[in-house]
Amino acid sequence: MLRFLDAGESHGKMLVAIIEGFPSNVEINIENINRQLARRQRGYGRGGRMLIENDKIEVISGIRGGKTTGAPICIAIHNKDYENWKEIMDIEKEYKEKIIVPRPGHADLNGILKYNLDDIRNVIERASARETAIRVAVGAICMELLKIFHVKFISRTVRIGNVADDSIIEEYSDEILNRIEKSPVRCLDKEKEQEMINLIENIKEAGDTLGGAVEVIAFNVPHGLGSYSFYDRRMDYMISGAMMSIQGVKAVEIGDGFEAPNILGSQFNDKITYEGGSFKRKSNHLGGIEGGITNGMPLVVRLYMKPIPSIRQEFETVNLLGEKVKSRYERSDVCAVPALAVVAENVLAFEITKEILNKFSGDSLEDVLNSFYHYYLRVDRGVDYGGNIINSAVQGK
Ligand SMILES: Cc1cc2nc3c(=O)[nH]c(=O)nc-3n(C[C@H](O)[C@H](O)[C@H](O)COP(=O)(O)O)c2cc1C
Ligand SMILES: C=C(O[C@@H]1CC(C(=O)O)=C[C@@H](OP(=O)(O)O)[C@H]1O)C(=O)O
Repeated sequence: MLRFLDAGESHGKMLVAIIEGFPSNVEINIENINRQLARRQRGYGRGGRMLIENDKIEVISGIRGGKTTGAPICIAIHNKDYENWKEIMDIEKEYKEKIIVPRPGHADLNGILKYNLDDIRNVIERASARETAIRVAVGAICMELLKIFHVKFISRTVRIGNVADDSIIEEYSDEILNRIEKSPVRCLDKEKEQEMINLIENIKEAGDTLGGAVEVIAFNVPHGLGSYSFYDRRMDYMISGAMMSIQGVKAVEIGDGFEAPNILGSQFNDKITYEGGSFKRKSNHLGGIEGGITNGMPLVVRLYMKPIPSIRQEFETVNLLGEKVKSRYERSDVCAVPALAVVAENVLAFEITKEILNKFSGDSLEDVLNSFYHYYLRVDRGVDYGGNIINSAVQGK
């Protein structure tokens, strides 16, 4: 069973993760991991912190000579900002200035009450979305395995505030991906991109913040991941839970889920055809999942993010003593929607990999591919894998 634990504070020394259950002999290109980390750091609307950090992965164990060994993979990302926070983050000496004005919308008040703390700093440090850096690194390692299965991702912004990009992506294309990667807000529609940038500028000027929505599509996801047998084996249960766990996400849509009430059954079903020896679908309203199981169509997931809770505009609030005070501002992003898209993509990569390794279980890549190969022969889903995967599977025999 693939799983990981992560730890680390936003302004502590580093973030770390230990991954268990990753098969041996998977080639890991560290540059690819660092590329994912850099993608997460970009995006119009980010605050001052992203100018300080230059996230890079450090491998502590489990990878040798460019390949996984089957041992636990331990990785770290050092926080450059720690240099500026050493005194505040000292593990022995208590810092004199405690934060006692909780921000609504963040974990501040809940954390203080639940853990019986007296300094909101202790809540901020772990509740912060800084944690998404290490989650992206874990997802990026998974992507190295997913590449062998030809799984490809597109993640993009579909909405910032009231500006929506209604364009539809049905098929994977390098050209579309490149356009999105070049966009400062990860938006496909050029006109909307400019509107989003203008909106972020205006809202930043006003001392306020924005939320939005992103879409992640995974193409070539193997058929048969997940199950209808138990509620917690359903792929949609796992995906939506993982997506909701990302800081600031308030809703998750799979396929055309939010539109479903407006569509008749005869139109919503993805009609089944049989062509060239394999089953195909005429549409993808279900976003690639039927009965909790991946059906071979692209996995389409949308996430809706609330506006960033830390706002520069001053407002009346109360402190931990219950006294009326002015709000306190914590350095912050104005909009993190483009970054969310990259986080969601890598979180989805982990969930897909976990289920690939559940279904096609094996301690080495060769064992996993052999298992996959036999399933693939039986359930031809009409996807052309090229010779590579079949060859690797056969060589692994
Ligand atoms: C990539 C990313 C960056 C974020 N940056 C900030 C930020 O700078 N300031 C802030 O207050 N919240 C930021 N957030 C959102 C908070 O982390 C989030 O609102 C908080 O954890 C509470 O949300 P929850 O109730 O969903 O856990 C960010 C979220 C993500 C995904
Ligand atoms: C550090 C990251 O995001 C942070 C998420 C975050 C929050 O409250 O969630 C608050 C900000 O932290 P800081 O106070 O250090 O500026 C963001 O920069 C990151 O994405 O790597």
